This record gives sequence, C-alpha cells and structure tokens, in this order.
Amino acid sequence: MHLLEVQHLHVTDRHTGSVLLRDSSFHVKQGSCLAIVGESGSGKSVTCKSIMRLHKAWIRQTGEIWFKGEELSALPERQMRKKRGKQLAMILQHGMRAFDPTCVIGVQIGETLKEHYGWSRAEIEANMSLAMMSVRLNNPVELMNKYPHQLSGGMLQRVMIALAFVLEPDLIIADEPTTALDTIAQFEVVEQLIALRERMNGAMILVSHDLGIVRRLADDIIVMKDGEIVERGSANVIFSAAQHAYTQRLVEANRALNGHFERLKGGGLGLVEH
Ligand SMILES: Nc1ncnc2c1ncn2[C@@H]1O[C@H](COP(=O)(O)OP(=O)(O)OP(=O)(O)O)[C@@H](O)[C@H]1O
Repeated sequence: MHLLEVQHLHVTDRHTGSVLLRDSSFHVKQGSCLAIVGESGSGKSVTCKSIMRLHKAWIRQTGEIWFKGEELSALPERQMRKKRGKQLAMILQHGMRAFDPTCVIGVQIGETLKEHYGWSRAEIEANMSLAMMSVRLNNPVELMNKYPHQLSGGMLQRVMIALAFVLEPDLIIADEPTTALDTIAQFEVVEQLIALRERMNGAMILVSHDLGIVRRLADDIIVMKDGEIVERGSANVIFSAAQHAYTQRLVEANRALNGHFERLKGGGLGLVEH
C-alpha cells in the first residue's frame, strides 16, 4: 500500500462547466518525493488543493484519494481539518498568504501546535525555537513577535518549514515553494527542504517550474499538460529518456536555460562592460 493513492481524480468548475483536472491517477510512496511539473495552468495546484480538500465551493472534485489507508474524500470536514497540518502539511508559494496579516507569527504557530499537541506556551516556544534555529532563523523569539509583513518571503518559507519540522507530517505538499524568492533565498529553502526530508523520513509532493530543484529532490515525476498527466516515471528516466514530446521540450528548455546561466557566470556570452 502506498502512502497516498489518487484514483481517477476529476475536477470541474461548476460555474463554467470547464474541466480543470481529467481522470488523474498517481501515487506517492512512503519516504519518497514526487514532483509535479508542467506548464502554467496545467493543473498542478488544483491537484494539490484536491488532496488537501481546500477547493472553493464552486469547484467539484470526484474520484478517490487514499491516504494511509483512509479515503479522504469520504471524511467529514472536522476530521479532515485534524489531518491538515499534523499529517498533511502544505508549504505554499507565497508565505505571506499562509499567515494571517493581522496576527504575529508566534500566535499563529502557537494555535496550530496547541490544536495538534495541546502544548503549553513554554513547550511551544522551546520546540519552535529549536526548529527555527535549525532552518537558520536566528533570534526565534524575536521573530515570533513579528507580523508576517515584517519578514522576507524566504524567512516566511523557512518558518513554514520549521513548523513542518515540529509537526512531522507524513506528507508535505510544497507548491512552488521557491518561485517567489530571489536566488540566494531559493538556494537556502531548497537546502532546508532536503534537510526536512532527511530528518522526518516522510514523503513530499513538490510542484516546481524549476527542473534544477526537481532534479535535486524528486524520486519520481509526473508531467501535466492541460489538466492531464501526459508522462510519468522515475526522475532518472524522465531526465534522460523522456518519451512525450512535451516532456522532451521541457527538459531541453531547462538544459538550454542552465547552459545560458553557466555561460553568463563564465562571461562566455561576451557581456561588454560600459
Ligand atoms: N478557484 C478556481 N476557479 C476556477 N478555475 C480555477 C480555479 N483554480 C484554478 N483554476 C483553473 O484551473 C486550471 C489549472 O490551474 P492550476 O492553478 O492548477 O495550474 P498550475 O499548473 O498550478 O499553474 P501555475 O504553474 O501557473 O501555478 C487553470 O485553467 C486555472 O485557471
């Protein structure tokens, strides 16, 4: 039995009748990382939201989502809420949107940890401080007293990763966790995601446009186009011998982009200084 088994997931917009996801089936093995790649609008985020059951009221999803032997679609919302955070955690593209702007970080984290562990304030502070230090957020107590807008995007991502360290979910869904960050922050967040996986031995679904990051983290890959999975396989096979023309183009475009950056770094493009 796999940790997560998605069967015939089909998602439609009730307002327009349009199909956002067409008969999607895939699984995530215990302890592994599945990357979902594909062009903008191909259905990657819709897939993640379906697993978390976080769609807006007008979005309809059908199919089965088995998680640790339990069918999530059949669970009452109250039980599903208990699973979010503790067993299924999401790290979003924009850290800012994950936090309530009117509330300091520490209070929000405290509420989550209290709900799942029933910890006292001192226990929350001690555990969270350790986790924040391990993702190189120094002065954790000071940071927990700040509002989300007082931290950078990279710092907020690392707060979410630190929270995942503490909650130790069985599955982390990281939806474009580095897209909104500058290069240095991207590098740091990827390093911390790798550390998180090693430490918790849990599984991860990674959505990313950046095939460099996918190559570093993923064991398996699914490739999406227009709401459908068009290719799937181990990361090694996808990167070395993609079958679908779309995947070949994606890998090739990424290779070309990397080559371009390498030449820029080496001055090979003959940039002229003025
Ligand atoms: N709440 C919603 N209501 C209606 N349509 C939606 C909603 N969310 C997403 N869609 C549509 O579903 C399709 C898939 O969107 P999705 O956000 O999953 O794409 P994506 O692959 O994650 O793209 P990106 O890489 O740009 O994040 C798009 O056509 C999008 O417009």
